[in-house]
Amino acid sequence: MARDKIALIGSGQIGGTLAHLVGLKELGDVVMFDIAEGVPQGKALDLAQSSPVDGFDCKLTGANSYEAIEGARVVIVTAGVPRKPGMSRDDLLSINLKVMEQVGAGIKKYAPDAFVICITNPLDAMVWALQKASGLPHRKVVGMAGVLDSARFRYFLADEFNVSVEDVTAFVLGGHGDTMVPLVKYSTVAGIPLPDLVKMGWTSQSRLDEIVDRTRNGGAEIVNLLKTGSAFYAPAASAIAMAESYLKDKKRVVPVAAYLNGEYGVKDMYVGVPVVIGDKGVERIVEIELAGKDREAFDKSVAAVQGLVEACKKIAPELLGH
Ligand SMILES: NC(=O)c1ccc[n+]([C@@H]2O[C@H](COP(=O)([O-])OP(=O)(O)OC[C@H]3O[C@@H](n4cnc5c(N)ncnc54)[C@H](O)[C@@H]3O)[C@@H](O)[C@H]2O)c1
Ligand SMILES: O=C(O)C[C@H](O)C(=O)O
Repeated sequence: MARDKIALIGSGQIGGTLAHLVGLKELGDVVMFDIAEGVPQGKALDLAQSSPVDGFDCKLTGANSYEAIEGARVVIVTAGVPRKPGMSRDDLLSINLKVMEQVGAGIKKYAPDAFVICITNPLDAMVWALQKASGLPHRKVVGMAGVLDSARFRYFLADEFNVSVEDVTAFVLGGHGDTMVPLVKYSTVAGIPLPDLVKMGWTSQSRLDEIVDRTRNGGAEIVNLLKTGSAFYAPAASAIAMAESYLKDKKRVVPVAAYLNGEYGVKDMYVGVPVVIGDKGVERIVEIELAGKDREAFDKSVAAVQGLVEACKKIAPELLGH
């Protein structure tokens, strides 16, 4: 059986880590694409030379032309620029929007049957633009953010409780920005919801509030430490989990930026909600009943994403014609 082809558009920090993980997990062959000449070729060769040491079989190639992604089963997009300390993800909108238009055209031409995972920020608006520019079905184009934000929440909680990360579940919904919504009620340790753990004296409400806050600022915390870029190991691992669920039809239930057409009362927008990912792409949108403060926070987050989508429409009205 021929191996699946996985195309990585953008061969920077996340792109390189993605390629490494695809190799180590033997998920398929990798084509790394970038506009920077030599970078995808160099990274692909370096990674290929690690394969005899780690014992994985994976063909890794680099390219500066979209033809190379032809026939890809999965395309993961990290092309664009990351933020620097002091910037918000939203400050990247106009520069990365242009990139999404180019990338969308490349995918439309050479990989129209692919499952596409967008990572480029500001995430929810960029995946919206990428879907418009590529014209691929909505269920085949998703954004990676919720898996990452939930992983951060899970890690902080596991650390607080001194338990295995494996036993902590969490859901962070909404847009991937300052307004994201960590759902305390639906986050658990071995099935025990966080509010019960507060009652049981495992932690205090104020400590839990601090962890929620740290989760919301998880990206900025790393940007401020690195100073020259943003997180890449956990973002890459998160996108690989999504790609794996598609490639192996695992039907994992994960929070992703998915296209909503009435679900959660949202129309024609991508926002972070739980979905089932299988070999048809997004196979189901899981509609959790949100009430009280959670609903308020979710609506606020949706409004923030809506503002960014409106900005995209103004800058690139041609997207609406696709
Ligand atoms: N969704 C998330 O949770 C999440 C997490 C981390 C980072 N990000 C975002 O992912 C993006 C990439 O991050 P990174 O750390 O890999 O950045 P990076 O700068 O290391 O890599 C980006 C790559 O994109 C390439 N590029 C730029 N314009 C291009 C174009 N038109 N076509 C093809 N390639 C192009 C650059 O040459 C560079 O190699 C950023 O926008 C960042 O904010 C999102
Ligand atoms: O914070 C960033 O700019 C990158 C990414 O969105 C993250 O959450 O790590």
